[in-house]
Amino acid sequence: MTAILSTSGLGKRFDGLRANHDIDFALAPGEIHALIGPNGAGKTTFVSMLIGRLAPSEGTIRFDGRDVTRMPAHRRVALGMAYTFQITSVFGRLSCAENVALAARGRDADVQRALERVGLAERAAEIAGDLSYGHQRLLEIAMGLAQRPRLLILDEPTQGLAESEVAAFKQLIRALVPDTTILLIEHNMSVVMELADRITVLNFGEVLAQGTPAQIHDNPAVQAAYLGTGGQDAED
Ligand SMILES: Nc1ncnc2c1ncn2[C@@H]1O[C@H](COP(=O)(O)OP(=O)(O)OP(=O)(O)O)[C@@H](O)[C@H]1O
Repeated sequence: MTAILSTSGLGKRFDGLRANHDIDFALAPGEIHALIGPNGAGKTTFVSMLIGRLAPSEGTIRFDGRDVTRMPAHRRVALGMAYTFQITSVFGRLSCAENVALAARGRDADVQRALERVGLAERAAEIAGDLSYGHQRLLEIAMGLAQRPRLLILDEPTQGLAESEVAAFKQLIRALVPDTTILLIEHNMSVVMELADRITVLNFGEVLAQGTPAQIHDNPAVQAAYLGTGGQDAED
């Protein structure tokens, strides 16, 4: 397998704290890979390094065969990485189509196609701020898709969604692969277990386990890690 994205010995220190340590990670093209871990495990730190928001203290990141460790975020986007934020980032006073057009940088065909893929084509002219929270999250994904990413990184995409919206989200993600590779940072375990081909578990900034949903589900170290922090994440 030639990974679309990989890290080797990746680490980040904040003063004395090792937020990430010696992370070896590989994402296969076309897979849905979930990144999970208890609160404070280092998921956001890891993804921030992948997308170029945070400089690693050590290690390397490769994307599509290139070393991107020191590459600025906008150049990674140009290479095909897209990231959607944990907190909704749409422009509330613009229409849905205008929001997606900003991300598509003038490619009108991509705007329409992205809105269609997330099921918002009929709301193209609606003001984004008037949409329900769930629809705003979908709009955000459309903004990511309009960049024609090869890798889409989704940060807590189902947070705040209603049950029916979560079901629609799962369908949407399944329809995106294998053209787009998905890295999913997600607390909702049923979403992770249903969608992911493989899962990486972080704990105290290190890789605790990697495997299929069944392997992760049955892994005693993973169970202990979640129970150690109250267990609520594992039960979601
Ligand atoms: N800018 C920073 N300065 C200092 N410490 C930080 C900084 N960012 C994160 N940390 C620390 O690094 C550790 C990992 O945090 P991180 O946010 O990456 O975890 P997480 O797995 O994303 O958590 P959550 O699930 O709660 O979002 C935590 O102990 C956190 O307090």
